[in-house]
Amino acid sequence: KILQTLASRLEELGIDTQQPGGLCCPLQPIVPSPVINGYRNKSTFSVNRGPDGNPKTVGLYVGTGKGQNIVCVKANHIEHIPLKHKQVAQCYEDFIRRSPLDPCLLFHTGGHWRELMVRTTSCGHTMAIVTFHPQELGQEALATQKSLLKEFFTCGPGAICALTSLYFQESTMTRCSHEQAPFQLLHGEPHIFEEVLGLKFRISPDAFFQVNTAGAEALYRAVGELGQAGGDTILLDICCGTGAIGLSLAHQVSKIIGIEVVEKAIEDARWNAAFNGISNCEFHSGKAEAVLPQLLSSWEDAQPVVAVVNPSRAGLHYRVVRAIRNCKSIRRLLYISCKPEGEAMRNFTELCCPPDPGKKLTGDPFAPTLAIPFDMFPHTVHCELVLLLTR
Ligand SMILES: C[S@@+](CC[C@H](N)C(=O)[O-])C[C@H]1O[C@@H](n2cnc3c(N)ncnc32)[C@H](O)[C@@H]1O
Repeated sequence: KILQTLASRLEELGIDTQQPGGLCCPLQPIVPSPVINGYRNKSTFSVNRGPDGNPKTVGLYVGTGKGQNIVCVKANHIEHIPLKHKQVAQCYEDFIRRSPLDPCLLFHTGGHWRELMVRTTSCGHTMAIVTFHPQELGQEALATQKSLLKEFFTCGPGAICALTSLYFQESTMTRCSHEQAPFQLLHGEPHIFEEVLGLKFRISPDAFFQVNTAGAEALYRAVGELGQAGGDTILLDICCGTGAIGLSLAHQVSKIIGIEVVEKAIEDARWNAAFNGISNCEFHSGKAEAVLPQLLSSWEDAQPVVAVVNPSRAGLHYRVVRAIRNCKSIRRLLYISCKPEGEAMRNFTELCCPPDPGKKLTGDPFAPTLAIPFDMFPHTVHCELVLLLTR
């Protein structure tokens, strides 16, 4: 449907893609995930009222806001969440049920205990991040809560989780970056480590990492093949997170340039490069819309460039699209999206439409060339789409 929508958008702009089934380009079969159950390496559990009315229930929301029937249910029946995550969630629930402090159900009605994030890796590491609304608590009272939480997970009943890292974030907003509300390490190691395609990756609490590690390996392998990037090519890894895509392809190209907005993820990417002995790379921290136009404005056209973009659901900023489109050296572009029906569709259209000087889209248009969906999220309807665009 996405490829059909793109075909009809392009047709409206006078570009006839003429593929069977009304698609904008050939579509390969879905690449299966090597792991189907318990594949998630990151789970986020909410705290709210359960079906029995207990407001200290740790789990996932079901119901709808419109139907006013949202409840928080334990995640024990969810097949894509590994047992370890469920164990940490259960322990956190036990902890907050013993705590005299209230849960924070709505920010303005008070309460403290908020969501729990659990991250695990194939080397057996487990990171737990507890979010806490400080409300009016002073430093001393906060310190007491942190020490009770630490004690519970290190020498109390929570010790069965054998956490590698326990983080605490005092946060008054829905989602806060490390810069807005620092992740405070209460116990253990500051990072956990994951292996992808033979490389070791360090992961900070707020750095993005694909939630299905085995699925990510299949994805990165395909990116390497589709990019057709040779030894003289520069690979631009836009929205690079901890650098996983670029670093896994560093051996086949002349240089990797990664751009990422989360500062800690860039620190991880630099560490990952150094640890794995990869020196043909540079990582820029900042918004791609600020970094990329500047980087490409002084670009020598001689060297071929393959661009890989893997933005969050919000898609790419218009300035990023414009910079890519107007850089003649970029002949191949791999757009990887977990939500291709949203903002990404707008990006596809801007990348493929006829030149439009009014919008400063002067470079030749890209053409959708091949689409491959990856079953990155088994047990859900979502999939990760790789769209190869060439010109
Ligand atoms: C889907 S993740 C991809 C990460 C990486 N490619 C990987 O495979 O691990 C999207 C990344 O884009 C980053 N991001 C979001 N908005 C951005 C922006 N405006 N500029 C640069 N990076 C951004 C996020 O922090 C996140 O790390």
